[in-house]
Amino acid sequence: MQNRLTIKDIARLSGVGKSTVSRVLNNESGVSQRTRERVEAVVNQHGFSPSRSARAMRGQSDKVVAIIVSRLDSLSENLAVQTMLPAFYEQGYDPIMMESQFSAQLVEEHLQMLSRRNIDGVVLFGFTGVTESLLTSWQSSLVLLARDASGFASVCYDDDGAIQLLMENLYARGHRHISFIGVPHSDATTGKRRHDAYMAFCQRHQLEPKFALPGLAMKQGYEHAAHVLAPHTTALLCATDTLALGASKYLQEQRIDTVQLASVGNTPLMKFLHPEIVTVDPGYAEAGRQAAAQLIEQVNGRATPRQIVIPAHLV
Ligand SMILES: O=P(O)(O)OC[C@H]1O[C@H](O[C@H]2O[C@H](CO)[C@@H](O)[C@H](O)[C@H]2O)[C@H](O)[C@@H](O)[C@@H]1O
Repeated sequence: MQNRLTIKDIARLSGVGKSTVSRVLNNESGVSQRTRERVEAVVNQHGFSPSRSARAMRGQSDKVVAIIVSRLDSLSENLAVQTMLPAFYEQGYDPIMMESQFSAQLVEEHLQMLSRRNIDGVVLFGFTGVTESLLTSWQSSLVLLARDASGFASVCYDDDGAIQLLMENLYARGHRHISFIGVPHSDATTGKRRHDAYMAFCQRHQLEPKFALPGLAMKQGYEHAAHVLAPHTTALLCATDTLALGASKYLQEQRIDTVQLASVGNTPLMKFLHPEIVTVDPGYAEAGRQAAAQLIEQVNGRATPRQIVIPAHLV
């Protein structure tokens, strides 16, 4: 029975218009509880698979995946999405984009909606708060990006290796007073892992650490640069390019040109504005390619979930 009914049939059987059915299926407002329940009862009774049939009616692809980014304005996530999209298109998948804003509740709502729409698979940019229990029913059709979770496929960055490469490079250039701007430890990867790697290097080489962990925003890099710079500081390592962009504005305003800037990112904006920066590429583009390939293999039953770590490299 599934997929033989159309939205028009559901509308007729429920005694409502097509647009009302569409609103119910998309979980939009403007429909009374009673009507919603009536339409849902008909949908359930006939095992109606809304998205697929709606797409088929429009003559579009029947293969759909979702990409849930944490922030639509993230430079790093966009670099991963840029390689993901062509990989999906090439295999006939229509990707839809959603945003979580680092909210576990929004992820849950998005996943519920995607489940109702019978989507093929999901790439989810993970973060602290996205737990295995939230993802239970998605084990075979989800790839986590930037975070791992037991039993799930994931593509992660080598946060520790990235910082180590930068510290080794700065140290080899003779820097012995290296400050750090990062992200709070509540963020397990960009925050804790990168900061821990900085601290471990300082300890191994008997360097005095000087750091601030304000957050991910550019403004925070700008505002905290002053707190971590001492008269003898010769290098400033930032956990992300975005923080480094903020810090560089501060250095420029203060006319400080004796501090070598370094950061994790290698984003085109950073390289254009500051070609002199020492940078590590965590492999955003490669992560996007691998996440898409893994998801396509998984949903077609040709691969089981596996955990991939992209090596970082100095640019
Ligand atoms: O400033 P951005 O270009 O957005 O880069 C900052 C970091 O973004 C990513 O980490 C953050 O989002 C992850 C989900 O994509 C999440 O798991 C992590 O906890 C967040 O810190 C990216 O993974 C990092 O490499 C970027 O440095």
